[in-house]
Amino acid sequence: MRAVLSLGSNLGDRLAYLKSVIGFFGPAVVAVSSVYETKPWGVEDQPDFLNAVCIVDDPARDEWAWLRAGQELERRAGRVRELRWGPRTLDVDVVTVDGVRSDDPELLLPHPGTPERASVLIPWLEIDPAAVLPGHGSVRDLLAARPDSDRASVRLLQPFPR
Ligand SMILES: Nc1ncnc2c1ncn2[C@@H]1O[C@H](COP(=O)(O)OP(=O)(O)OP(=O)(O)O)[C@@H](O)[C@H]1O
Ligand SMILES: Nc1nc2c(c(=O)[nH]1)N=C(CO)CN2
Repeated sequence: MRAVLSLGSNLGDRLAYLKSVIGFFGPAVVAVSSVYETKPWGVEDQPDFLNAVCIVDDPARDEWAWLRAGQELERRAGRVRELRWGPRTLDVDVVTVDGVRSDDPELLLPHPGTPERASVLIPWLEIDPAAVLPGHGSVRDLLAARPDSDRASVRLLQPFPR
């Protein structure tokens, strides 16, 4: 199935952690956004994040397989879960998987934070200008509805290193 993944890191070698995801998924990677440096939302007293969004497609992976793969990569990044919305070496969120809707707390789809997160909407729009968040409309409209300060908290840093 085709998934949109959001990648984030604000501890250690942030770029290397993002690259580890793209390397791991290899030929399943359909598109990767640029790398953005973003002001932290949620818990604001923490280092800036690097964020990117990728689109992956693999007929052998369903939504649970994408979730587990992301968690395995977080584990390999030595991620320690402490604070909700706190600092982390690597965060892999499953934003959407095709049109799947899920209210299982282990796998909420689409990811409920997405409409409010310019750090996801901006990189996603970059790689898919026609993107739609199932149940919420176009990513373009969601982004337009955010305050200027949100959009300004997301800065294009560099192309994704391949
Ligand atoms: N779409 C999803 N993608 C990734 N994890 C999800 C999703 N839906 C639910 N979860 C669950 O969320 C938990 C991970 O939460 P995590 O610590 O990464 O939250 P967070 O990144 O701090 O906050 P947020 O989920 O708001 O981004 C996991 O137990 C996972 O099962
Ligand atoms: N800018 C930004 N802020 C965050 C992020 C993130 O990826 N980017 N992830 C968080 C953990 O859920 C908390 N805050």
